[in-house]
Amino acid sequence: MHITLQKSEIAKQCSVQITGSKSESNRLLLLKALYPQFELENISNSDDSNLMTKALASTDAIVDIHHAGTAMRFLTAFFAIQEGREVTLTGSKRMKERPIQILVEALQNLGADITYEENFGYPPIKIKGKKLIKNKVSLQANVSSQYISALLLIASRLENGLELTLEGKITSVPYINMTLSLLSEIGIENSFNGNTITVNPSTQNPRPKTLVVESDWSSASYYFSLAALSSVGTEITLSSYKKDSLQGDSVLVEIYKHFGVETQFENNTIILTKTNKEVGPFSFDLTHAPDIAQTIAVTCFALKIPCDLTGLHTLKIKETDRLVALKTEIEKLGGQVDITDASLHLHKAETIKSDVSIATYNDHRMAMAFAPIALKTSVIIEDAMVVSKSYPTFWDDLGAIGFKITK
Ligand SMILES: O=C(O)C1=C[C@@H](OP(=O)(O)O)[C@@H](O)[C@H](O)C1
Ligand SMILES: C=C(OP(=O)(O)O)C(=O)O
Repeated sequence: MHITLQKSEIAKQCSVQITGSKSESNRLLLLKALYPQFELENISNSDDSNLMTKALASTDAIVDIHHAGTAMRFLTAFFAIQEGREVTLTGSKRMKERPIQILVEALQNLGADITYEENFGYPPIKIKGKKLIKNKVSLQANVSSQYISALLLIASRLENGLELTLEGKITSVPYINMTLSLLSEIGIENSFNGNTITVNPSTQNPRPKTLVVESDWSSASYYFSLAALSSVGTEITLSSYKKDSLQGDSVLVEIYKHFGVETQFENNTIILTKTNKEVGPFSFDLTHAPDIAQTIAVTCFALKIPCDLTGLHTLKIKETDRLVALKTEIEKLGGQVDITDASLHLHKAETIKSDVSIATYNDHRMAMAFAPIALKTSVIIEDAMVVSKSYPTFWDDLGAIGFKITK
């Protein structure tokens, strides 16, 4: 379904409740499957987390996780240690193009039985669950941190725990730290020193506890963008957030100061206020927060400022090649973008074309990142329901704060 966003204004003061973090939820759902004594609150209502829940409970021979990359990687590790269980883990056409060899090889080195069903190095994979005895493995750390988190999540259930050596430059580090923090929260001892991560085996069962998921900071990014493009004095309140977040995308607070958005933490909310600060060219290394690259690029385009984003080497293996998708769609709107394998340079925009139809490439973040353009001019978003991958109520929430949306 394509939707048209007519040129809109958002309410001068508005508030939105955002669903739980997809990343935290997917980790905690897996941990709950390993340690059922935990209760979870504010779990994400995203498609990806729903798929994760279903897959963990499934007894089918084939588990299809559609577009959910994190779920694909975490479940590969999970099924590898389900003794006696045999499962084929598969996904969408795009999932079959998202590499998994680094994780599969690490698991195989630990003794796992995993084979490729179609193309070597890619899903679908057949996993025959086994008890894993070995506890030392090394893997390449510059392609996706999800491989590392996947191993860490099952580590305490391995006979001898895990000692992981990370090779090369480590990417998306806050996601690794999030995994380790959640392990600590449930009483699983671990350490991360230099390029070595150690997780102890769980000798006694962790004590029951309720774990509350913080709302999703990547989803919040679209409101930071709206705040940046709105009139001075606009205030957007988002809940439920905390200052000491586990989510690396909370770096948005620092980044959006540059675009005149000040953030206050009050009780369990954040209040974004647009100030009269003058904005200029922007540059940032997003190695540790890749999911907000699209949001920032579109904010800069709409503010008509140039930007240089680096550390984008993981973008080409996400839901789509996000570098190519950004270039193509921003250029349709009249912008000019240069990309390499790991960076994006946006030239200062002269105009923003109206009524352009933005393709979303099965990528929720393409749809959501381009929505704030509607504060400048009318825009069409193709296949708008792709947002459900992480944020199913996105369009309803934008409608409630003043967006004029027609189907
Ligand atoms: O562990 C996670 O929850 C995630 C890690 C990141 O992936 P990469 O490490 O592949 O960059 C991020 O892009 C993804 O959306 C979620
Ligand atoms: C990259 C993402 O998700 P995944 O890798 O889990 O598909 C994302 O949500 O931006």
